[in-house]
Amino acid sequence: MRSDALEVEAVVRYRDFTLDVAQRFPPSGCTAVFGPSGSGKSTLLRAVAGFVRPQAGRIAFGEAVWFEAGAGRFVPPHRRPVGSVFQDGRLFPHLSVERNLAYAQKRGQRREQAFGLDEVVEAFALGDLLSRSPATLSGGEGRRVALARTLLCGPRLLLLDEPLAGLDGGRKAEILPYLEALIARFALPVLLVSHDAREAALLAERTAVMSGGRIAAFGPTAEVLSAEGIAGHAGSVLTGTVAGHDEEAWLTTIETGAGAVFVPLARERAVGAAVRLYVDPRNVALATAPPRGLSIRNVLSAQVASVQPEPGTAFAEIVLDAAGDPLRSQITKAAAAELALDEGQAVFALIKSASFDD
Ligand SMILES: Nc1ncnc2c1ncn2[C@@H]1O[C@H](COP(=O)(O)OP(=O)(O)OP(=O)(O)O)[C@@H](O)[C@H]1O
Repeated sequence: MRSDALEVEAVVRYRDFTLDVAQRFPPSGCTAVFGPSGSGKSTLLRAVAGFVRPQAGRIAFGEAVWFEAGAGRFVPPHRRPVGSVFQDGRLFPHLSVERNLAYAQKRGQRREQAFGLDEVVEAFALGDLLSRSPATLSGGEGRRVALARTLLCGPRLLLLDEPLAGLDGGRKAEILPYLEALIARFALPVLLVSHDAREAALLAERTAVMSGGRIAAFGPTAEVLSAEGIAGHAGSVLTGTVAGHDEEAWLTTIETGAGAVFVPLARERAVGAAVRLYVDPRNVALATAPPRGLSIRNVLSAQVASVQPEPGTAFAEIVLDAAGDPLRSQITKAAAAELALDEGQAVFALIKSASFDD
């Protein structure tokens, strides 16, 4: 399958806002576009999709130039092989799920990279929903159909603008594995707008952090989200591999470089698959000796990278090096003083398994 890099150089000026980005997005994998409300995430995606025409710059996907200000070139949205799921992605209400999909597939067949209907129906577990009308679908089911429809249109680049917005925690958890599978199985480059550090951590290998219309940071998600000052108290991302599922204990074991971590059973993640875990710093406790007699079973070996007291609070943020992944812990200043934590010191990081759940 052919995949191409996306190169975006774009200036979009509104009355009170300017988007000004210059970034190359690699040809595969998911890039999270993360940042506060109004930072320009949707504007960036809309410029890539062609819904917004920048005042200056150049947007190219592989050999194809979609926009070039100097040359007066602008390829309209329907001529760009882009699949978008925006916050308000609607299905045709008068058509059944199956006919919604068939309609998309017909459009897709005109493109070189269409996916098969059976494959997509299976990937999104839509077999039992085909005869239903969109009005009867739950929020989560509707999102799955919308994602399936987007793939059937034969995109070579996917733009997902908050695909989980408006879903409650349970429904989000239900859709996340489908999004993960979509990213892995269909091997398309994806730009995913998200407000949610956890979502970005789980889905995206790379993250672009937007601030005031610019890309303030770009790089591996684990590094970018953990970097000082960018994601505030956003948690850390641990990388690991699924080592096994224990159906009886209802746990999945993830092997990280710093030790094993047990998370609530996640059968949909294949043994051997690379995964990222999101860890809230408030759920990471520290010990200077191997802990015993504890209910917490996730004990990682790590080293103290830095100790930063938070001004005006009782807390200190300890950044650890967990076999190369930065792991943040929030403990009280009093506890940090009592443990006499120092840079380079070996410690045990205790992570509540619940921190991997919603
Ligand atoms: N058509 C428009 N005309 C004028 N201003 C606009 C237009 N579209 C967006 N803006 C402004 O541009 C800024 C960036 O908007 P954008 O939707 O890209 O932000 P965002 O990061 O996606 O925000 P959110 O997370 O809230 O969706 C905002 O201040 C918005 O009000």
